[in-house]
Amino acid sequence: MKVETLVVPAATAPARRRWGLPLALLLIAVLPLLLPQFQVTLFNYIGLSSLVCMGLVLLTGIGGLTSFGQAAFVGIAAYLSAWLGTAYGVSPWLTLPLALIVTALTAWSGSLLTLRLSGHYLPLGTLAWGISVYYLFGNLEFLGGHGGLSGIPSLELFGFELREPSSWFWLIWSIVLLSVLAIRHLLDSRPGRAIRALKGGVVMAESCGVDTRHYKTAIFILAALLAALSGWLYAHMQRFVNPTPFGIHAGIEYLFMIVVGGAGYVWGALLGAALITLLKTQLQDWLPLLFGQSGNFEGIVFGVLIIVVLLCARDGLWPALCRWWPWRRAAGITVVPPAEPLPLQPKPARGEPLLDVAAARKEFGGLVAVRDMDFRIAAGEIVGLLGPNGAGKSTMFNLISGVLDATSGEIRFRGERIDQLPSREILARGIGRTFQHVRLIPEMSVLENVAIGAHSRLQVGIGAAMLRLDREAEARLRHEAARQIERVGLAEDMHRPAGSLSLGQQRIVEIARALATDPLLLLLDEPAAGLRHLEKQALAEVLDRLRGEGMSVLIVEHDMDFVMNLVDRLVVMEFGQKLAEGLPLEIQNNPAVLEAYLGGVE
Ligand SMILES: Nc1ncnc2c1ncn2[C@@H]1O[C@H](COP(=O)(O)OP(=O)(O)OP(=O)(O)O)[C@@H](O)[C@H]1O
Repeated sequence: MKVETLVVPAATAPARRRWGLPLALLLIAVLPLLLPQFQVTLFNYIGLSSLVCMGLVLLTGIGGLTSFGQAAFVGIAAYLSAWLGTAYGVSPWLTLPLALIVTALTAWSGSLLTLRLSGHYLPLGTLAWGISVYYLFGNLEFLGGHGGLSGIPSLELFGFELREPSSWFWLIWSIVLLSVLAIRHLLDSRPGRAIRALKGGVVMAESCGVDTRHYKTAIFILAALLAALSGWLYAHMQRFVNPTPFGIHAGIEYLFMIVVGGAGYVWGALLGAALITLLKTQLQDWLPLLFGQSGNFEGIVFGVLIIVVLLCARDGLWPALCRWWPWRRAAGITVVPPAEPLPLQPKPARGEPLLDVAAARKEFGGLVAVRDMDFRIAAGEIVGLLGPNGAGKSTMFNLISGVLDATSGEIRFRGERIDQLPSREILARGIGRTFQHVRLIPEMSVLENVAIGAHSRLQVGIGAAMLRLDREAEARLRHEAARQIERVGLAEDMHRPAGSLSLGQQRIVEIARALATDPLLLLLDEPAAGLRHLEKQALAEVLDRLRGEGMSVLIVEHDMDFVMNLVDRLVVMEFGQKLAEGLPLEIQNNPAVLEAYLGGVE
């Protein structure tokens, strides 16, 4: 296909961000000069919480891994730096790398245990971690027990000791700004898309070539490092540490901040940290006056507030704010510029044997979902896999794509056994797939969703993405995604959130994503379900064109007209086993198939 510049109308204007950075720098420079000291101090605490919350946004809001234990990482760095500074006189600038290394190692070893947990068990695991670290701080003699450590040295920067809240403000908020930039850069990159894909589930992400374990561990460590940075700053700004700010209460409060601000948004972390810190300070002053006695009444208000936010703005206040912010409404043009094409797999000659399924069997306990299935697919062929509901078609797909391991039998691709390989390895050999139930990330654009498919075709590290050293690779990935979107006829919708498309269009986006993996064989699970008549025709044309280009397709579909007019051959399953195989006309007239699949209706 010709590589050309794709110009597509977009809902947002790229120019909107130009004033953001200078404005942020200006605010950081002048705010401490304009505000009274106690407010500057308040902003410093907001900055410290923002760092922790940004990590939590990455981990929980974007990566989908809920953690109650972030305060413990803040505490580890704060205590380590405090202890080394007070007991051995080690410079804070030396304790900083030490604190980061120790926290990263702790997070890494913690991730080995906690990331094995799924569902509700992961948050419970982090809760247990947060509680135990809190009691550890309180019970270790050399850390001062519950009394804590005092006399921690302050920071010196360019020969000046940071004493004034304003000097801390400049340091803290410069670090916050750099972290915001780094995380936003990360999210707008190959590894960032992989992190965002984690929310779509392990099966989808791995089927696109994403090493989910690697990225889960990476965000666990990154979130811990941001918490550690906050802890180190806290210890030297406060010059005193005790276990209270690092307990489970604080862990819950950080989660609370991102839920209120917007758990899926970097700016939501800052908004949530600011709102909760400011509200807490005000409530601590006013509520005891109102109730006529002292106590932690703000907890009650926070409880009510979170219920209201969950009811009225489930995604948090940041996206709600963005909806009526004027620059969001600006229209613009987004260009996907031409870039060097991504490397392609060597293509097999038409008719060359591609997939060979021999006596494949899958048992779920006593149920045999696939019973000794045999069939073959050659390069350039479209084969339909038919069968009544529950016949075992999706299970067969899952065996070929490595989502499930076969109980027995062999599946070979281009002569190589693949039945015990993980899905990522199978994808790398040239088998791409779509899902019966669409698995896209609804809030990501069509372009970004499709670019996830190209993940394994180029390497870009997390560090390079944060430092924006990946622009050339990113342009190539985006251009490839745009090319595949054009190929399936959705160029007009490239920059729309995938979730705003009709179900039929979302199925087509899944096909574009599978094409972006550079497959030799496409497994399509009910691609025409939910499509209107004209959309089905367009899909049939796309698949026919792909066959013309030498692509092989295995398709599960219940729409008989669609299948019969498209496929070269059909394999029919019933109760997990092969009932018939042949040309569409032969299958249409096969009495056993009519009996089983159509209930004997002619
Ligand atoms: N993970 C699983 N655990 C236990 N049983 C399963 C599992 N997956 C599928 N099955 C069972 O295996 C059988 C085949 O299911 P499968 O989804 O493969 O059928 P299908 O032909 O794709 O059906 P449909 O057309 O309704 O999607 C069904 O009886 C189903 O309940």
